[in-house]
Amino acid sequence: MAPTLANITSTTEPSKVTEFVIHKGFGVKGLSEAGLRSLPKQYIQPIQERVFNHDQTSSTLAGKSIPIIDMSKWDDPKTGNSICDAAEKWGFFQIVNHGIPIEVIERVEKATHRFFELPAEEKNKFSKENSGSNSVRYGTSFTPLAEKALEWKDYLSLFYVSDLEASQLWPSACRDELLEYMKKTETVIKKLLEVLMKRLNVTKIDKEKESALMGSKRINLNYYPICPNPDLTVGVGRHSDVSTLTILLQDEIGGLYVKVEEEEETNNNNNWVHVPPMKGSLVINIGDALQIMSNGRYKSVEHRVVANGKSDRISVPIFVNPRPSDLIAPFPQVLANGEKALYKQVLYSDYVKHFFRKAHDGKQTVDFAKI
Ligand SMILES: O=C(O)CCC(=O)C(=O)O
Ligand SMILES: [Fe+2]
Repeated sequence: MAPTLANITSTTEPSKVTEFVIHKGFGVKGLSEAGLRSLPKQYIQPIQERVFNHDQTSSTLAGKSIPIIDMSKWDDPKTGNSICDAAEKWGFFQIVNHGIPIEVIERVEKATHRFFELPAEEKNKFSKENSGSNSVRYGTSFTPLAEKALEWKDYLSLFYVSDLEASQLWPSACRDELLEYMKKTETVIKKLLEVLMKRLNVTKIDKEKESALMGSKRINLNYYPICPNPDLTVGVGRHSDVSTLTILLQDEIGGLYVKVEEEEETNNNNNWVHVPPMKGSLVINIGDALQIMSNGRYKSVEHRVVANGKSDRISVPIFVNPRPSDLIAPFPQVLANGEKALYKQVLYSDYVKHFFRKAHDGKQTVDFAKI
């Protein structure tokens, strides 16, 4: 019998679960709604990848948090310094008073729920196979064909080419709200990059640099439904983003953890801090492309998302990226004082392909560009 919402259970054989989740487009949301009492086998992560595994090599730090930066006086050198310090030390920070109206953010949250509430059949029209476009992809987990264990997440990923293309290809359930939000984030993205470039002695962002820093954008809608055994799996496994910058909107549920390197040597130098949700704030993180272009000065830091047994969660990252056809390398200004280049020149589309060819594996993607 074909797998349907009604006959999927914890003991349904793995190939049927795959058929239901991936090919029929029900996603893990469908599994969650089928009321499974326990997690299907293919979602069980190896013990070292689980967040709360009570293992000495992985724990969470209470009381430590990523910086919160008030953007209302963004051209004040103090604000600039906080941004650059956070990008060097943490690779992650939250911004408040960033100028994006709360109503715009709330409309994005509503639109995200509206998309995932659509029947599986409707959402599946946007799968890679069915959409007929590389710019639109509805899917589940990260890269299921390459993963030994799947992640408890569904997503819609939209590559922005133009408003015209978006109006033709993006789902109408969320298109207008996402385009409005992307427009509103432009100023803050430019301000952040401008400030970050100043510390690298890049005072003029010419056309070539503008392309390498923000030549393309991708917006993802992430949906993490209630999970029957949250301790055995993950929402998103350990990874760093391949972007220049990521602007992340999260709802009030929480569950994003960021890795911190302890300064002093301890037995346990593998620690994670929670990124607490704050209404109206946005989480900013440095991606691999900016780590490469800054020759390691700004850090793209590992992060991951837990699965949740009590609440559904959504998040909406905008990945600000180089153009796929850009060659990226440490900026000459960064190397001007004789600093040795840590990264070679890579074609950005090759870098991204490398990322998607393998399961999430922490910070290993950047080795692709290491000299
Ligand atoms: O859901 C989140 O909070 C983060 C998601 C994430 O890291 C990503 O989509 O790259
Ligand atoms: Fe990420």
